[in-house]
Amino acid sequence: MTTFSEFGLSNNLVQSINNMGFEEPTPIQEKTIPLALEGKDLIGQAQTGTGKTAAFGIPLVEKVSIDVEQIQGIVVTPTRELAVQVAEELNKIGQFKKIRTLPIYGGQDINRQIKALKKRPQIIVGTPGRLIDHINRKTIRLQQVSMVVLDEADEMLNMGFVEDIEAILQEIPETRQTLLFSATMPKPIQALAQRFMRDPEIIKIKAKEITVPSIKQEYVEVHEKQKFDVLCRLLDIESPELAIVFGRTKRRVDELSEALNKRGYSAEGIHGDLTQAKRDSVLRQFKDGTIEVLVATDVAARGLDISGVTHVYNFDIPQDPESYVHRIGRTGRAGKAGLATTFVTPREIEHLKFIEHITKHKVERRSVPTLAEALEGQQRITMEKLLRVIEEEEIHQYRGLAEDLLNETDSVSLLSAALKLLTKEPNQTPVKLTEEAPLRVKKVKTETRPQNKRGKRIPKGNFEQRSRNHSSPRRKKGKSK
Ligand SMILES: Nc1ncnc2c1ncn2[C@@H]1O[C@H](COP(=O)(O)OP(=O)(O)OP(=O)(O)O)[C@@H](O)[C@H]1O
Ligand SMILES: [Mg+2]
Repeated sequence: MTTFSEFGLSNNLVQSINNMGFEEPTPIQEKTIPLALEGKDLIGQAQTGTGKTAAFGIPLVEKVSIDVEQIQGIVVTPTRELAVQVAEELNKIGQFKKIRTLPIYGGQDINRQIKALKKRPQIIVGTPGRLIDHINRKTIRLQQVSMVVLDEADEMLNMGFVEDIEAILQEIPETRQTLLFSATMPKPIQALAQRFMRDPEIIKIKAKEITVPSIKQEYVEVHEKQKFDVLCRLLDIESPELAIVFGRTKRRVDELSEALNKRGYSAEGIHGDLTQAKRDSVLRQFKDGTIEVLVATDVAARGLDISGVTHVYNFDIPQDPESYVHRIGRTGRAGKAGLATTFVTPREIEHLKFIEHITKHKVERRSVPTLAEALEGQQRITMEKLLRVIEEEEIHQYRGLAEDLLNETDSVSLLSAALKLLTKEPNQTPVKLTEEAPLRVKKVKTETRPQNKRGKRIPKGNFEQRSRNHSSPRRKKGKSK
């Protein structure tokens, strides 16, 4: 077993790693940190929630010099929220070395960013569009950058982002070190990546399956029209600490969060059409538990590390296996347990089989929960709350009242009434949801594969080497989800 101090890191880094509560490196950290410190280019693939951020963050912070007041390291992420999160982690790693990391992303006032850039951060973490904006305005100079990281690299090199990445890399000296990380690394994307790298080392953590064993994976076969009632029942039965519900489209997310609120759940939506201020506040409230259910498009599928997410529901089955892996990976992180439930309409069963085939993991079927089970779930919660109050709270001021009431009514009726009052009974308020068409497994012919803006053929979104019998429907990648 390796310890962090065996990497030969400077004391102030070891100190901050201790401060972060990391006792020993995770497997991906153990393998990649020494190679990255040596200056190697790397492609690092390891399951969701296994510490890839620190795997690149530690060598990055170690290598930048506090005496050089120029940007020396740059991390590119596909979403704004991830840029903020990664920058926070780098700031923690660099806290004693006093390395400054700045997130730079779209939707935030550019003048504010320009002002912050004047404070000379050594590392920036940004989304592609805004980075290019700053390059064009000459408000960032990347000539001193010696290390580049593409987090969620397969997403960054996928259609929609690859040209932006090329444009950013053109600004950075060729002598740079390039690191790519993701939980999924389709072979064609890996091949594409080699173009941007020098003799990269490919570090793949040997895992039987691409998904983490700490995530229990289930599916429920359900008709489109029943999906919402089933979701509410599952929420009642499972009573997640925090849950993420993934929907296919922005409209779906809006409708779902409104419908959940109507039925008495505290839910908010997040997607690419909301203002950044709204996105920030929704995420903040979710992290502090003010909101229990986050309804999201794939904008929240990658990288986000939110503690307390015990459940993920794929209200709509994801379009491709990669999306499935990343979505369910928002739970079961750093060894914690999680439950992921995917809603599959009868016509989508084939698509689920395809996901199972690619991820090499069988998703267990669970039966459609009944209304009675939902009520039982809520009653159990009430009972637990009640017993906790007896143990933990001062209740003697209520004893007199209780005795008076018991003189009038029998104890079972009295307690039943109290339990009813305290229980959130399954709510059947009618809600309106626009139906989604089922997702079908389509054969994708090579000739009809989509092209990017410059007319170059995009590599097929293969996960590994995909079977010839299956091919997934292509997702038209856009920059906002
Ligand atoms: N060595 C360690 N010991 C304990 N906890 C760690 C260690 N390294 C990272 N963590 C914690 O594990 C969690 C997951 O880490 P991280 O977000 O880097 O995962 P990831 O591999 O990037 O996942 P994803 O593929 O979803 O982006 C974080 O809360 C992080 O603080
Ligand atoms: Mg990550």
